[in-house]
Amino acid sequence: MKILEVNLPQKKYSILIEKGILNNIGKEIRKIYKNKKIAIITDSNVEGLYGEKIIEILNKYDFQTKTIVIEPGEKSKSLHSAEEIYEELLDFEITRGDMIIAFGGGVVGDLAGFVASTLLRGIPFIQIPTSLLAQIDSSVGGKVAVNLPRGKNLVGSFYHPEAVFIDPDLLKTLDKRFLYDGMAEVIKYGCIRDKELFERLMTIENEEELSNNMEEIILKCCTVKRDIVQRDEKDNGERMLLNFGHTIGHGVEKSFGYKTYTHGEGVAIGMYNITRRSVEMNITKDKTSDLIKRILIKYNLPCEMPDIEKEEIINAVKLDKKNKGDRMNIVLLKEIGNAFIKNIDRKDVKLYI
Ligand SMILES: NC(=O)c1ccc[n+]([C@@H]2O[C@H](COP(=O)([O-])OP(=O)(O)OC[C@H]3O[C@@H](n4cnc5c(N)ncnc54)[C@H](O)[C@@H]3O)[C@@H](O)[C@H]2O)c1
Ligand SMILES: O=C(O)C(=O)C[C@@H](O)[C@H](O)[C@H](O)COP(=O)(O)O
Ligand SMILES: [Zn+2]
Repeated sequence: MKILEVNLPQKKYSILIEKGILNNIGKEIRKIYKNKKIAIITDSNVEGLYGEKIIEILNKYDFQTKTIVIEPGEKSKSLHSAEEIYEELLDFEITRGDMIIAFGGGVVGDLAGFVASTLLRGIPFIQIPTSLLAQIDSSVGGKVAVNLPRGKNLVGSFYHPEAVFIDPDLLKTLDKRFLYDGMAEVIKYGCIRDKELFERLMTIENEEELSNNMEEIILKCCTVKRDIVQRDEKDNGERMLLNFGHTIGHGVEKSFGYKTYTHGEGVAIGMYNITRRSVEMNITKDKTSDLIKRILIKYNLPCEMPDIEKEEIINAVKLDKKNKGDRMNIVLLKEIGNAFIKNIDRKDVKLYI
């Protein structure tokens, strides 16, 4: 088992990575939680595959469980879903001394974490991420949120879990499209911080080799994210690097009503297009966007900007959390593995799209 400790001024927790850890989840949770009640928030796909199993394992350790199931997909990351979950949790008579488990992909993690952070002003929660994206990104770092009709993650907070349990075996049932969706955020880490990872990803020949290297990839990504979050928990500086590709990406996701592009696909388009522009502007080393395009194609990810008005993306940028008054921060690369934050006038953002 690989263990990463997250040490923040107000919170310490562990990320445990091990194939098959779900089978020991009762024992692991008992080590950090002594009471009885656990509410498991999951989506119907994950519940269909692993719902009975997790209940059976938890029951052996004398927990009293209730499962709350949401519809899969980004549309569920809403205040409406949060309100429905609050009602179910209150019916379960949950208290601040009880525990919530977010058992699913990034949608479940963000939504369940948001609910946990707000109901009764905070109920402890555990992340058991089941998608690749959730295992390498969303379950770590404490950003929890729901969307509003006008944009992504507009209501949220920083609220850390009590622990993160990552079982790479769960990825065996993941749809290929969502495996590659997660790979977009893996590629992001390579672009911003880890040239070696980027180059390694370029050499992987097939899905079997990817799968054999998955535990290592998860550990690497969680380590990069953990280190950045420890230095800048609240997203005031270095953490903004983790948003590479997201300014355009969130706009693309939203413009298509969250139906056409997954989060990772939006980020892929964002990483390529902002880098293409910054190469043209001589900010980024020549050929960097070509390298990004090549790796995105290799992992079945889109790179070209879809047929939408530039204005749509510029409107979405108004809601970017990296805005500060009339100025905003954008994330650019000097070259692969080396990202930086550029502070620009908001009206100039059109130059980078
Ligand atoms: N909080 C953060 O730091 C952070 C970071 C990155 C992304 N996000 C958010 O994460 C969300 C995207 O997450 P996602 O890509 O995991 O999407 P998702 O949660 O919708 O999961 C993708 C699909 O895979 C299914 N699934 C999940 N695990 C499975 C498994 N083991 N086997 C079979 N099917 C499984 C789900 O039911 C869903 O249909 C977005 O809302 C994004 O904004 C948050
Ligand atoms: O953890 C972070 O910080 C990130 O930016 C990680 C991103 O991959 C993630 O999509 C995050 O939810 C984006 O946050 P937002 O602040 O742009 O809503
Ligand atoms: Zn992301």
